[in-house]
Amino acid sequence: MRAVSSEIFAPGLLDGQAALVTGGGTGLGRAAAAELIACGAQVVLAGRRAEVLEATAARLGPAATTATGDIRVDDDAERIVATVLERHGRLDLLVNNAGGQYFVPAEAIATRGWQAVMRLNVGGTTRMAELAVERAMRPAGRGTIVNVTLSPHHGLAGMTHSSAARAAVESLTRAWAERWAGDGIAVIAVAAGHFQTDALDKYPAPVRESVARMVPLQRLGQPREHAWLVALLASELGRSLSGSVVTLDGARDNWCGPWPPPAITDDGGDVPVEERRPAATR
Ligand SMILES: CCC/C=C/C(=O)SCCNC(=O)CCNC(=O)[C@H](O)C(C)(C)COP(=O)([O-])OP(=O)([O-])OC[C@H]1O[C@@H](n2cnc3c(N)ncnc32)[C@H](O)[C@@H]1OP(=O)([O-])[O-]
Ligand SMILES: NC(=O)C1=CN([C@@H]2O[C@H](COP(=O)(O)OP(=O)(O)OC[C@H]3O[C@@H](n4cnc5c(N)ncnc54)[C@H](OP(=O)(O)O)[C@@H]3O)[C@@H](O)[C@H]2O)C=CC1
Repeated sequence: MRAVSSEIFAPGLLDGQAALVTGGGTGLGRAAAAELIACGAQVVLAGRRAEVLEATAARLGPAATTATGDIRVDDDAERIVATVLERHGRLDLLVNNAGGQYFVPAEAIATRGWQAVMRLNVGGTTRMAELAVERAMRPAGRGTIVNVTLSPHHGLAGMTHSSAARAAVESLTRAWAERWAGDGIAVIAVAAGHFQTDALDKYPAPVRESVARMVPLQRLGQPREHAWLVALLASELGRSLSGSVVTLDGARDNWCGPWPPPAITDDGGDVPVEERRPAATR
């Protein structure tokens, strides 16, 4: 008997699969892990804080176990992947979810800040992908890697270091998909918009309070929506989506600022319209 079943996927969609979710103790990673388990997978949650991982594993039940480590540190990354293989003898899905940045205007990003954000989001993601491929997926002739990136794609104000890092990951996603296709490995990026997770608490109050208004859907994404997409990509369909960047953002990528732009409205709030030329001169 399954403790919790998926709200939208058929029972047993991912039966027998072993997944590794980095950053699986919190937020989007925790939600993804819960959905993968609901679909039948065994999931290893990785992150730096053992107590956070243990609390999440206790919440998710026996299909969830933990591996503590820092994805930026090679020995830790190796140990995390080795733990999955010792425990399950396979690794079908890597969700490269651990990542992040701090809020800062582009012109104020210090060199060490660039390095920190690149090291986590590009370096850590790359090392985890390489290890998953070398140690588990290539030998098995099969596997899926989901890289969590960021929308909007045109440079998220206050997070431009992260936008650049995630652009690199999306570029790597396309290259890896091509390079590893012959090994039976699919690589997909999920460009997440703005989601309701505890991580938003760390941002300045005006950022937190305004973030949903920048989403054309006019609400934050719910972690379970992201989790459904991760589970879908872990299914057979994910294999044919290899090389894609799937944007899940309530149209945030298409947001060009509030409409009407305050500077162009008249005193009554109306938007000026273009004079129509007489028909003969059109
Ligand atoms: C809004 C909706 C969208 C949401 C998107 C999300 O992703 S939500 C998910 C969000 N979740 C997460 O973001 C979780 C993961 N994020 C993290 O762990 C950190 O943001 C990290 C990536 C910077 C960690 O890298 P690390 O441990 O290597 O960092 P470190 O502490 O050792 O600093 C190194 C350098 O970076 C610089 N610098 C750093 N902080 C600040 C700051 N506040 N101020 C100014 N500068 C700062 C500074 O130059 C520093 O050098 P210094 O001055 O010491 O010589
Ligand atoms: N919430 C949102 O609106 C959006 C989030 N994203 C991205 O989605 C992912 C998850 O975000 P969210 O859940 O909201 O935020 P969290 O801050 O809760 O998630 C980050 C997770 O990564 C882990 N982590 C961070 N650094 C490392 C490291 N060096 N090694 C191992 N684990 C690490 C953290 O655990 P620990 O500290 O214990 O290591 C934490 O569990 C992140 O990549 C984020 O940037 C993208 C777009 C929007």
